[in-house]
Amino acid sequence: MRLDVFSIFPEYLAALDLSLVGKAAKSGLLDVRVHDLRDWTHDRHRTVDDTPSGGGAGMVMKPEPWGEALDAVAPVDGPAQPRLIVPTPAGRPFSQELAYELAAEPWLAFACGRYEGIDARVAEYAGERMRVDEVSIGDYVLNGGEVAVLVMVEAVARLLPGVIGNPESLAEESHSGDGLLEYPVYTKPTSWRGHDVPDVLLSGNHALIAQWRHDQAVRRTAERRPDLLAAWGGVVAGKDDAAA
Ligand SMILES: N#Cc1c(-c2ccc3ccn(Cc4cccnc4)c3c2)n[nH]c1N
Repeated sequence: MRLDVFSIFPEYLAALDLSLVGKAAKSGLLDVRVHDLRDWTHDRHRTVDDTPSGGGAGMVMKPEPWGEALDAVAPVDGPAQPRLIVPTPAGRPFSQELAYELAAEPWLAFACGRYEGIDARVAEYAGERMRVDEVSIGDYVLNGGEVAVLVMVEAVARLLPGVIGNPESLAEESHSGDGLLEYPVYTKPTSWRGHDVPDVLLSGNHALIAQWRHDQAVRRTAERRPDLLAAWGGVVAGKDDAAA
């Protein structure tokens, strides 16, 4: 998978060189290219913003640098086009489902906006030749798209074959597709500062352990994300389990 990221703070994306994503890039599973949007400005101040049409507070990102950047990185007459992801508070919610969808794409491009956002014509223009998704990572307000891109790239990259050591672990994670939050996890020592690992996990009885983990997942989901439990609609082991 090729990933192109456009930002006026390219150094913000240095985190992509670290850990899981960095290893995937070094191993060739990912081809990560970060671009400074100001490389496509032509004035001495390298201007990327201007006042909002119609008035209002703040500044808006000018369309010209974005148009030139997209044309340079994904030429109109090129052999392929990326799927363009534009983080915005006004976007469709990012989800594990969307992460799986994006993980199947051969080429993703991410447009990191700043100020009050990117001139809307950029998405319109890009949409004439590539799929464009305006996406939000949550119902809170950030100052720009870079953090959202780091979130989305990590969520997508870890789904790529060969990126994480134990792909089986993906199936048991929160939001993994069974609709439940992940059960609590423990490791050694079995007793730590007066807190013990639940006995069932030391029993060696895999059926009991599986049932306990399922029950804990249902309990947690009922406590923390009742919205997911409703959607899950699964059979709760016992009528009081969810509340236990
Ligand atoms: N994804 C995502 C986001 C963003 C986000 C993403 C891109 C930009 C570009 C500029 N801002 C500042 C800004 C602030 C207020 C109104 N409009 C824009 C961004 C915020 N905020 N919250 C999210 N979940």
